[in-house]
Amino acid sequence: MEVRARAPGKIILAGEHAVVHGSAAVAASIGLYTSVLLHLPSPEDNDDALTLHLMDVDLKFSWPIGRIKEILPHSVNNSASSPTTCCEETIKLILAVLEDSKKLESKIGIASGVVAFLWLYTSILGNKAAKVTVSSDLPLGSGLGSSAAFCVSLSGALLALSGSVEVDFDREGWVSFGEKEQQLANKWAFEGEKIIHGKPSGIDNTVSTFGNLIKFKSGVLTCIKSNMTLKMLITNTKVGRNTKALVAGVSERKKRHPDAMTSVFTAVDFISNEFASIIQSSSFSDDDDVIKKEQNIKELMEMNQGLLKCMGVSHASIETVVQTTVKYGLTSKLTGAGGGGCVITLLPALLSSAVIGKVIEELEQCGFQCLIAEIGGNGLEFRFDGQS
Ligand SMILES: Nc1ncnc2c1ncn2[C@@H]1O[C@H](COP(=O)(O)OP(=O)(O)OP(=O)(O)O)[C@@H](O)[C@H]1O
Ligand SMILES: C[C@@](O)(CCO)CC(=O)[O-]
Ligand SMILES: [Mg+2]
Repeated sequence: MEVRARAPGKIILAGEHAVVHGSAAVAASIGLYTSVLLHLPSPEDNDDALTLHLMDVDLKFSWPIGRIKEILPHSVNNSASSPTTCCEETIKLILAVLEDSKKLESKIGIASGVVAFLWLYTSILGNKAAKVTVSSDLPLGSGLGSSAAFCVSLSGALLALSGSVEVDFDREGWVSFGEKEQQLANKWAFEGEKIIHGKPSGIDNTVSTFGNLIKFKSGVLTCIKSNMTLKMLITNTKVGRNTKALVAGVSERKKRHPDAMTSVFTAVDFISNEFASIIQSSSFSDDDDVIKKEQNIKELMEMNQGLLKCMGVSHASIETVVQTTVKYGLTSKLTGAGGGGCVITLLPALLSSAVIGKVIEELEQCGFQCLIAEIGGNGLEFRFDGQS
């Protein structure tokens, strides 16, 4: 039996980091996906191993099922319908097993992804033998939510074959889960994100599961219906960073300067709320109206970038993108955890393609990589028809 599941990456338009501390944030899914292919062998195959192939980092693992039962005894009595948190002790136990394999020495950031995989797999499917392959369109560890897309697509594939949610095996093409099943996949993905991020707000897994444009505050999701065509240029500075360390750094700064940082988070809350209300106001009387709204969005992005700098999560490479785009009258801000990674630039509706071409050329000359992604598409989907 086999299923393929996919979940999109995201950009955060306003509110990253502050959202971990209770402020509102606005995010949109993008048309770049992580896909998981889950194959459960039939009993006559006599397969007695769980294998994982991470194509993006060219790593393969294989664990005998007996070993899985030993390290993760909960896999014997797993319950797919009640998401549970992996405790520190278990994370350490799994990491010790991974160190045995010696494969992760040069790819240390990947270890937490493999721990999340083992936790989600054994909690949802128990100790069955299987072959799992993961591949992604997203750059890993760059602010586009690769960890969330990984956890969401994995949770979706595992739940689809767990027997504990309703799915129609005869449907062709990509299919979405029902709302109850989406909620369950989202909760499991959040447990995976906790292993990778330490203290996630839940915004990344939520937008990856449900897709579209969302506002998110203190775990509560509000869908944003927008008629505004938001076009963003995404620039990957290719400077590597780690979300867990950046999120922890902001919390440390908050401990040192609680009042100042609380004021910064409050300012971001206002920015995100204003951002959401601008994009969800439905009617545009004329071009001037669009220009006025874009002008307001630009200002909000500029203020948000300034506050992210106050939080200590900007980077010289991010500032270079901001300075380069400002020469063309364009506004940019970091997206995701910062510290390098990706930057978004608002491309106004009336901006000529010649100017867009010039900006991209200049950014690419700095060694960055640019892409224009579709904003606000579908969330988690799966298919049984063997197509990719
Ligand atoms: N396709 C994948 N294959 C293997 N591991 C992955 C994959 N995608 C994500 N991961 C895991 O997620 C980690 C990257 O997550 P991280 O949160 O640091 O960055 P991000 O999610 O891309 O950015 P942000 O959280 O800022 O949006 C990787 O080091 C790895 O552990
Ligand atoms: C930095 C952060 O706000 C967004 C990462 O995409 C972390 C989180 O919300 O979990
Ligand atoms: Mg992440």
